[in-house]
Amino acid sequence: MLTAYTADQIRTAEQALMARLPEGTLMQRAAAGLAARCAGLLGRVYGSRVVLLAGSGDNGGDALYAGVRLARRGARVEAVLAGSRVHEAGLAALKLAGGRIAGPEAVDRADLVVDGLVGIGASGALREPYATLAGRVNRGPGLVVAVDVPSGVDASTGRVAGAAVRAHLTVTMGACKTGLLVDPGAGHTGRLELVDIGLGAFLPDPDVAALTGGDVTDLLPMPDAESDKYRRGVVGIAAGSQEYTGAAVLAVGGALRAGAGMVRYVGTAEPVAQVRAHWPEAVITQLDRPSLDGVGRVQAWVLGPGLGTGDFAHELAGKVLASDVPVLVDADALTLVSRDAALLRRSAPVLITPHAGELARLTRVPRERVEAGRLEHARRAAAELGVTVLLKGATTLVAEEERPVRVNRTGSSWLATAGTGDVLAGVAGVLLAQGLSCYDAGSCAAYLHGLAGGLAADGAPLVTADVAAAIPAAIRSLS
Ligand SMILES: NC(=O)C1=CN([C@@H]2O[C@H](COP(=O)(O)OP(=O)(O)OC[C@H]3O[C@@H](n4cnc5c(N)ncnc54)[C@H](O)[C@@H]3O)[C@@H](O)[C@H]2O)[C@@H](O)CC1
Ligand SMILES: [K+]
Repeated sequence: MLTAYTADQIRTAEQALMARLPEGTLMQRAAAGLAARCAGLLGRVYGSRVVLLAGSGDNGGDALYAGVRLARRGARVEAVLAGSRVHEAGLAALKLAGGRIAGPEAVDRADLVVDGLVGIGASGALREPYATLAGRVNRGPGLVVAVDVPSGVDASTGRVAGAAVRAHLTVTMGACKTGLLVDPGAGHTGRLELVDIGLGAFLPDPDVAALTGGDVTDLLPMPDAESDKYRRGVVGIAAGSQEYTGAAVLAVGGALRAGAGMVRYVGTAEPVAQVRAHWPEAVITQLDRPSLDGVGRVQAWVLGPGLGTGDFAHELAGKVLASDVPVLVDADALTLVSRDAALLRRSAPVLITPHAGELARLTRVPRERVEAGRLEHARRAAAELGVTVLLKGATTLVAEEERPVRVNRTGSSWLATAGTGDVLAGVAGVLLAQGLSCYDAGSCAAYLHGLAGGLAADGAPLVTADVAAAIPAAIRSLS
């Protein structure tokens, strides 16, 4: 599990650790780790041009001391002093090691830029001249290494309120920061490396966490000699309509590929014909009225992909949500519950799987505000609606009250294509039917779906059916 923390949590832990150590120890540990990562990125340190952007706080101090180590190994190190103050001891050490002070134009000729403008001490959008410098770095030719956090990214939330450095590599000190895992901050972070400065024992419960492949392996229910189709999970899927048949095919496909013991599909004539043609394995009930009579037992429902939003869909959604098993509410069903909040009043668990626009509609907040503050809005929706929220995006979030938000780090930008959400719903639905909580089912499904997307795309466009087809390969690759 990769765990991450807010700036306040990190600061408290650092103070506790710092009180036990001689002054300056932590900064030297940070600088040593940072310099080693910079050297690794450069390949050849001797003769390389390294530009340090030094802000007025300790983030600048880290950069200056890393510069000292690189200068000692023969790099030509220049420091751009961006703040009204500078870490004096760090600057003196740099000068002693042969480093020089330079103007902002040094950025334009750098092999490597070390962004030490601001770290966890930042507040609000970058002020000048930092904002202009950040833009210059992003346009410049050099590799960019962010110290602790890319400057301009809020370490605690991932918000980006103005200009922000886009790093190739972020070297973060002591523990990962929430803002490095959550968009839009995550998109500025590049590769992420952690320098151990001895903070571990002082850290509280994490703010957010990302599953690793090992975590997913531990959580996924695997079949054994005792397994039969009921133990492997029977998932009901209420999806598709005369207009949208593909969503039903994809959701059923996602569920079958994720290892459902049985998929019971319910829908009207058109989608039924399509599902039957694609998936002879599915057990199908054709509906001519919105009723679940005679459908048989399921352990969880997936409700909504392509379902439509008319009276028939509304009534069917009411029947599904009146059941006593977990329900995953997706797509058109999110529109239905945003119109009729009473649908969500039930005692069995609910996992909703909106993208930012759907969450905006559900919580009556402008979409731009959800996009800018994904973590906050996912958390708030979970608390206000009393459900588990899987907020889709480049980094998908799974929020549930009183738990660290799970951030998904697998995926591929090729996954941003129509229908991939239907597959995700099918996968998560099976995991719910197999007995995982909404929190675990949502985060494991997001992980597998992202992994499958990466395998299916392999650097080129994909069609959604490929993602479902790659789910078994994704599960196989975990072990
Ligand atoms: N405290 C510790 O024990 C350690 C701290 N370390 C480093 O120290 C950093 C934190 O240092 P500081 O607390 O000094 O804070 P920072 O260096 O992150 O930033 C504070 C400075 O930035 C200015 N500033 C804040 N917001 C700004 C904005 N929006 N635009 C422009 N300037 C702004 C402030 O006026 C202040 O001078 C960490 O991110 C990490 O890099 C590491 O050396 C590890 C140990
Ligand atoms: K920084």
